[in-house]
Amino acid sequence: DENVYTLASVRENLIRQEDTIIYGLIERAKFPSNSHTYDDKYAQIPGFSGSLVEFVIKNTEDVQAKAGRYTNPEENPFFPEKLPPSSVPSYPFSQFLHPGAASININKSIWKMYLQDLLPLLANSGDDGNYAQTAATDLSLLQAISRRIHYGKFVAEVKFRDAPQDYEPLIRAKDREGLMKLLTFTSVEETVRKRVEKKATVFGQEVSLDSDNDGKEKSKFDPTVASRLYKDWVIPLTKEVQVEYLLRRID
Ligand SMILES: O=C(O)C(=O)C[C@]1(C(=O)O)C=C[C@@H](O)C=C1
Repeated sequence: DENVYTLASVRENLIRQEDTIIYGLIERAKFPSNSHTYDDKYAQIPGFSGSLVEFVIKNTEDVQAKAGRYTNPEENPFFPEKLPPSSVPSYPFSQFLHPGAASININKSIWKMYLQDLLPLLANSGDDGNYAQTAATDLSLLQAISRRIHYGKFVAEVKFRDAPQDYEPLIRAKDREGLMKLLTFTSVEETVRKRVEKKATVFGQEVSLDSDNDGKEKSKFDPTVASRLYKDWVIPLTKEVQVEYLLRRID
């Protein structure tokens, strides 16, 4: 139903996705860095070249593709090459987005940011041997971050429909900077960052039945990592998706 997409409803959706991302951060922070998980030379899986995390993600995406996951326009695979088609009956997902949306997938940038920037902030250094479990938490966190960032397609479509007269000239002129400026709401970004840090503090708390200790015990992870993730990567990449989407919007 196309009527469900309004600026208020897509923002509500983004707010709900914060919870998923923060729980994903908490789950990954439970494990130490476990660097073997990411080491191309460590795994030595017959018939597969790459790291253990790539092995888990590629194969999980294969199964989920067959089960229909990527027929939903909100989902974008990390390894789209040679992904099998869905084997299940199709569901009539909303055709709200412009068809150009399908060609936007910035998971390569998300993957790079995750390994190079986020993991070193999130995981304490160490090795406990739980590489498969670590890769499973990486996968669900990566999927949550990717879904949030690519949801920029829906945000951009709503903004375009609300003010085509403002967007069209900038799209025709391929004016990325102008588009970026028009789609930016600085005060909304500020609110998002503050709420994310607050949620991370609350969700990361140890819950105790002894009310004296409530909130005083060690947090499950550093809540500023969540706000940093949003400020430096999630919000900027969501905006990049919006610009990419808008540039294709009138083709
Ligand atoms: O809420 C919006 O309007 C969005 O485009 C989402 C978002 C975000 O990523 O949180 C991105 C750009 C805006 O400046 C504000 C917030």
